[in-house]
Amino acid sequence: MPRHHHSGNALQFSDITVRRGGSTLLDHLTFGAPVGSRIGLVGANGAGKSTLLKVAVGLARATSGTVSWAGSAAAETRAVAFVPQGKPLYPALTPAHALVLARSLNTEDWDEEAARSWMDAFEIPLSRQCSVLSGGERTQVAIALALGRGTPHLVLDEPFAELDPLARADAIDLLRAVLDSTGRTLLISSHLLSDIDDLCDHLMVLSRGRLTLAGTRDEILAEHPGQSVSETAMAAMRLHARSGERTAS
Ligand SMILES: Nc1ncnc2c1ncn2[C@@H]1O[C@H](COP(=O)(O)OP(=O)(O)OP(=O)(O)O)[C@@H](O)[C@H]1O
Repeated sequence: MPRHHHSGNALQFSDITVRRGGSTLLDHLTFGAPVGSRIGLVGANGAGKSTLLKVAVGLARATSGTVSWAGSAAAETRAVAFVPQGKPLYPALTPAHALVLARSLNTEDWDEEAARSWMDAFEIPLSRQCSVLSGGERTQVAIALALGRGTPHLVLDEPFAELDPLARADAIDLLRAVLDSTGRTLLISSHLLSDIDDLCDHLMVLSRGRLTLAGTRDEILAEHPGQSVSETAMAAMRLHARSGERTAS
């Protein structure tokens, strides 16, 4: 299962282990995919998805192992935009203020059009305080700001969790169009296997900190004849789960 791609043009996790307070959150995880891939990350609650995404963007430190984005270390690259699970926004700012602030912080490659067209598509009220926006509206602001950064890579932690079914379908279609036109790399976690199925060409399944399935969609389909990607992912999520043998060190 270990996969290594040429470091110059790949997202590469190499032997990542994360230990915190005596628990092993991620256990010797190795995975690689070419830049421009759309990688779906699934796993049960507590499997380690958010931990892996934070390590991927340099917000958390691995106990050992390395992450590289086209040859740059996660902590050093400015080439990755991240939407964390809680969609933190400054509550006193409006989306219009947030755009101004984001533009001033990302002077070099700020893409106003990308951010604005996403907000427009979902009719986000630009002059309402973020503190009173609905969960779905906050989601769209957070995604729009990440797209505005114009980075070659995008990391989204359960971005669609608060979206209604229509908004979710529209967001997936729009995100796919953005990826098609920009060739960005996408690393996305979701509890909805259908989201992953609709968007992604690579899959990673985590179960209790271990990678139990990984590869391209085509490889996974070929290796599990007669099963859908979702069925195969469910089976992989069950490996190690609730077996009482939680990895501890
Ligand atoms: N700093 C920490 N110290 C100890 N344990 C931690 C720490 N951070 C996370 N954990 C534990 O590590 C496990 C993985 O957490 P993580 O947030 O990565 O899971 P997840 O797959 O994103 O889950 P969910 O689907 O519920 O969002 C959880 O059991 C969590 O309680």
